[in-house]
Amino acid sequence: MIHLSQIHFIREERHILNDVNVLIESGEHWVILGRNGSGKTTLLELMNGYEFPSRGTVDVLGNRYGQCDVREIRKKIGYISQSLLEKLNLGDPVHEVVATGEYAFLRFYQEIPQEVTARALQMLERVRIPHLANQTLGSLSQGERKKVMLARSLMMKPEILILDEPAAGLDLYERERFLADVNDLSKQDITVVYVTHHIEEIMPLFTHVAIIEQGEIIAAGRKEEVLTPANIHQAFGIDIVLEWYQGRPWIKVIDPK
Ligand SMILES: Nc1ncnc2c1ncn2[C@@H]1O[C@H](COP(=O)(O)OP(=O)(O)OP(=O)(O)O)[C@@H](O)[C@H]1O
Repeated sequence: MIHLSQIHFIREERHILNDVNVLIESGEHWVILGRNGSGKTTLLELMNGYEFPSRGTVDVLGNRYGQCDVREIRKKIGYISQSLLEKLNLGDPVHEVVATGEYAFLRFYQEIPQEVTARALQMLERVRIPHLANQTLGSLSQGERKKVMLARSLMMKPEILILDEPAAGLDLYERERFLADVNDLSKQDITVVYVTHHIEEIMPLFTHVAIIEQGEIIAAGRKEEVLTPANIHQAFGIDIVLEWYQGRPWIKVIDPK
């Protein structure tokens, strides 16, 4: 599905990614975990073809970037990020915001076909907020807005869904409600790639984790093998105890004293 091979990404003489290799196969769901500034968003931008590597190759859905029309590939990739949320219009009704996902428009300037509105309502049901369809985006809580983005990204039936820190800024209640919807994506034929700093967001859906530290992948593979105290110490510089509970990893920090 996604293959990043021997990627180097150099900007202004800084080596932002250094020999990164990631292979994401069909049927897998990956979390990319790492500290602020470790290179996570840059990796996602390469997968979307918004950035190109200084060296190395990016293959997505069987196409090599640089030798294909990236815009065509992007139609098969859903991308949820804070910068997209900021581009949406807060005054638009929620059902319309979701419907625009069908065409990857930011806004409708003509009448929305009835069947597209019907599908938008279905997507809102899927993320459990059909009752908010007629409210404006701006009247929703942060968590509800994230759910709208998720519903919107599902409109175009993506083969890959990329989420960049989607739970940032959500309180415990909103985060858990949002993560439940992400976890439900296991029922669909979508490959999910999820970037976060927070280990407890690794829902049962996710099969694999890549840990990135200062532009290098320090561990990648099945989540049970990668999420070790030693790897987390290497990435975050903190000693922890990790416990699995109901399919999710939870950490306790060990006081260094
Ligand atoms: N085009 C660019 N030019 C110069 N520096 C860049 C460029 N893109 C990214 N960087 C730098 O590369 C580093 C990695 O950035 P990136 O946004 O990928 O990190 P991140 O892991 O997503 O961080 P965060 O968790 O804080 O969002 C940062 O120090 C950033 O300033």
